[in-house]
Amino acid sequence: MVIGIVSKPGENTNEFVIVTPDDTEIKTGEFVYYKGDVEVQNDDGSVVEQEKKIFARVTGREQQRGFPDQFMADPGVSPDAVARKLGISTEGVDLYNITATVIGYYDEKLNDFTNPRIVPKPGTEIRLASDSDLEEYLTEAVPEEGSAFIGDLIHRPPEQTEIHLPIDAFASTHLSVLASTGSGKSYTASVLIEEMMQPDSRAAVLVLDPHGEYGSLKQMEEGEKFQDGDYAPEVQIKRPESIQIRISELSLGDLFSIIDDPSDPQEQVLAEAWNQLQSEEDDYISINDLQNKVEEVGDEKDLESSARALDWRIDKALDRDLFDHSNHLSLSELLEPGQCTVLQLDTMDQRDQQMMVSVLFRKINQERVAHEKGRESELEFPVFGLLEEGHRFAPADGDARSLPVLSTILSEGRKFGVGIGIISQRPSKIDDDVLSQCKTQIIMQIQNPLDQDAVKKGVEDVGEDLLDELPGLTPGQAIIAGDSVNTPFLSRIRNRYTEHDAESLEATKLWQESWKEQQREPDGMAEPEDEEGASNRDQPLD
Ligand SMILES: Nc1ncnc2c1ncn2[C@@H]1O[C@H](COP(=O)(O)OP(=O)(O)OP(=O)(O)O)[C@@H](O)[C@H]1O
Repeated sequence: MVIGIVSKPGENTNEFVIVTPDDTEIKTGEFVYYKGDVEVQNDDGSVVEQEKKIFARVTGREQQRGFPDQFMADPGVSPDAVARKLGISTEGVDLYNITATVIGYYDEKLNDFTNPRIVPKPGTEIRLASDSDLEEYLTEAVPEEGSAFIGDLIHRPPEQTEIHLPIDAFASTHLSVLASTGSGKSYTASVLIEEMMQPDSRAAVLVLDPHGEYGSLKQMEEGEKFQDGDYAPEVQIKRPESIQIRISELSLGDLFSIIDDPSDPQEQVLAEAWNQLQSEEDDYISINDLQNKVEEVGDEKDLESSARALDWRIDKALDRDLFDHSNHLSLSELLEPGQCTVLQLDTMDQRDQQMMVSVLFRKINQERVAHEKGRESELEFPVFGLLEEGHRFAPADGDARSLPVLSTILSEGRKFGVGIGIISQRPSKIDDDVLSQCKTQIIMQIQNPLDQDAVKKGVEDVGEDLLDELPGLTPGQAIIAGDSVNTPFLSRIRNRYTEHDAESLEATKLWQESWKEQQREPDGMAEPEDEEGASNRDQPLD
């Protein structure tokens, strides 16, 4: 279907302007195409001209001609009615200028768009891109082959298109889901996990869940979509009480950060004691072992009083349930292909959460590096870790134990099969490098100007036209950009197969219920009329 004719080149090199009488089909973000001859290289090296569909994205729209202002002076009378009264034909009155930016033709060999670097000539016919072309070309994913079905295109009718993302791409080059609170971050992340746990991917996923929002993923174990022969995903939900760290799993840096503000001599004693204990190659270090070693080193170095003060700090920092000696975070228990483990950290102090992430991801990274270098390893398969409240673990001010290890993984994890997904409602509070290393971005509604700026800075390739949409997106609508897609686009995230755990509290309902409950208690026994009175308030008054 021809939707308009090219009238002239646009202001920027890649832009052109279309004149169209009808703008109903063509929304900003929509994809159109024209046919043009481009030079392509054959397998034998010869170059031939071929006609290709050259795609472009609609980036702006303005009315060029419409009814005169006088026709709209009276809100009670439509401009059409005024025109009829005056005997003027309304046919073709509305005319729009639509700006489009060339993306290019789809190159089957590259599996990507190639920009021909010329804009179409005035008079060229512009058509709406077909659903099937967009499904095929916008991402590299092949449905059913390790791909994540995430939803459809916003500017097409619901469920008319099916958009798939390649799991291999976002799980290896990292992902961010960024949006204001309540815009659908955890919903979208859960959709991705649902896709990763289906039989054609059977991923090993670890979710760090500081708000306890991912518990309903357990339903995947029974869900029809997730079963295939012997396969059904396993979902382990772990509460803080069952998550422990062995002291031997800490690094010296971890120890410094949990031991409350040690003095320089105390740091010196601790470092020496820790190094000596490490060289003894004992997997198991108790608080007593550490304290004894600290005393020994204090004696050797004439720093007895520092050692004594340090002993007290060690007790305070480590003598807690989090550091259990009998139990520890065994990677083989947490991570298996076909298993999604959710660590619910909601009752855990933020510093401890950061410590947990530091210890866990350091270990995961070490094991994966060992595997890739041919050494014995607990992790012989790639791993994907999803971090809710990502700004807590990789903050811009650098004040988190977990930041160094996450930075390392984000810059090198691709080589070693450790993928990270960062979810955050405060992109401006995330470390810049961490944000820019997440090569697939799912960006949902963002109102805060600081966060919008952080997204603009941290996310390459997303045009201003799409970023301008950010404040107006509704829950579940997202811009998808980066390595997993061939060009950024606007998508509607599909409905979850499992229930969503993180619905907002219905305060008025809970107040009512709680009030009624209190009335029923013995010393405030409710009279039957009270209940009726409450329900009568909902009845219309005669
Ligand atoms: N794709 C979607 N389809 C249908 N409903 C959605 C979708 N995405 C989000 N919602 C609805 O929007 C609301 C907010 O979603 P969600 O809990 O994921 O937000 P959030 O950004 O994670 O919020 P918070 O920062 O508070 O955790 C929920 O009620 C959810 O049901």
